[in-house]
Amino acid sequence: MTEATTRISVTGAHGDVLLGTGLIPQLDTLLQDALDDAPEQILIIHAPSLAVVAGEVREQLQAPAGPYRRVLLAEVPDAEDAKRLEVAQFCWQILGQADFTRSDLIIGLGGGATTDLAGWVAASWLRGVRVVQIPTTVLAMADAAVGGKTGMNTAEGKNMVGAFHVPELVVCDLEVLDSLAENERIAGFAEVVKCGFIAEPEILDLIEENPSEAVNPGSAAFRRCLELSIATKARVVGEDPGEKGLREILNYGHTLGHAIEHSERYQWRHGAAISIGMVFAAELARLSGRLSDVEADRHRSILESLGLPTSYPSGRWPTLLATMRRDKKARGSMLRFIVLDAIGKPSVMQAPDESLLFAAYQEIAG
Ligand SMILES: NC(=O)c1ccc[n+]([C@@H]2O[C@H](COP(=O)([O-])OP(=O)(O)OC[C@H]3O[C@@H](n4cnc5c(N)ncnc54)[C@H](O)[C@@H]3O)[C@@H](O)[C@H]2O)c1
Ligand SMILES: O=C(O)C(=O)C[C@@H](O)[C@H](O)[C@H](O)COP(=O)(O)O
Ligand SMILES: [Zn+2]
Repeated sequence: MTEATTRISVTGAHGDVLLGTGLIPQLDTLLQDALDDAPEQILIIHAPSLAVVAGEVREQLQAPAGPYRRVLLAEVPDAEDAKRLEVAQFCWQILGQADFTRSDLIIGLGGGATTDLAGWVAASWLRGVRVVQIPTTVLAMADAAVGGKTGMNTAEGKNMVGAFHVPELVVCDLEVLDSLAENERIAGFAEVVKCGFIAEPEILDLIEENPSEAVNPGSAAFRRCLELSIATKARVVGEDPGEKGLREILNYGHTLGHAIEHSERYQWRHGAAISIGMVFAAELARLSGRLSDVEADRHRSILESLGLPTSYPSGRWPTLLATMRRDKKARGSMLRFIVLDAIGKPSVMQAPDESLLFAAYQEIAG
């Protein structure tokens, strides 16, 4: 681990989050430090784009004198195609055929879709085996790999099946972002912006100062934004791991965002969808007198300065409303939204009138 590595601890059973450079080449040592006992077998579940890195990790961990008897690879479909139950079944088959036991380890290597799948496979195999997450996108480092929420999509909606299953360790190696496409980097940054709005306005200031610098992984501003986001997530999930209350704030922008992803048959980037969802939530808050015009408009200007979308076709409203009724924050027929009473002050809006929802949608309808 280099001197510049940041270690963020999470209260409870959740392992530490490491952020720095040159971490993946030291994974063996990091695992030895983090795990109470060495697993005999490791399954690395990885996205196709991470095949080379997965091979290198396998080689590193499979040293003849090392403690691991076998390191297996499971290459899974890319992006949201990984979050299907058939893919989990494919992984379960590998685990079954390898006689994988409760003392063995799963590693998730990829973006948020891969870490969500790896987390779910680990949560469900033998009712729970250990998982270490190695996120390789901005989004997965800032959000998905931290906190233990796992999620698989079904025909009816986003993340409808899953469990809370915390990782033993999260390794965020910034060097792996070098190969990430610019659109992925920017879409993923939407979750960082989310943390800015719900908890850390310094993120918003840094973006406003210089948007392109903020999303440049080589810059100090980017690193600061990422650290603030991970620290926010770590604090929130440490306090409320099972989403009984506080953790719902991490769903800012997600009620409409998930409905958009569903409507787009999961072909949209998650970050792009929640970007629109945050503007919608800001309009809900503005129209109900919680947020000022300036605070609501700040959502649009910041997200647009990064090139993120902030509007969606007007004709889609009835379908989106129907899908939002399956949101996990809903209680019976009552819809619930995370909104802001001010920047950095999230709260819950319960059972808003349909006319208010429609009016807010009109503000974002393109
Ligand atoms: N569990 C949580 O708390 C949580 C939080 C936020 C988002 N999510 C989930 O995360 C998913 C989105 O994650 P994402 O935006 O990381 O998308 P993703 O996992 O689909 O990855 C995006 C694309 O980037 C590629 N990629 C990944 N790392 C790369 C690298 N280093 N170099 C080159 N290409 C690379 C992938 O192959 C994929 O094509 C959604 O399914 C969302 O629901 C979960
Ligand atoms: O960790 C959380 O809690 C979140 O809500 C983080 C979100 O960014 C993430 O997209 C999450 O997967 C959404 O969860 P869901 O419960 O609404 O499916
Ligand atoms: Zn999200």
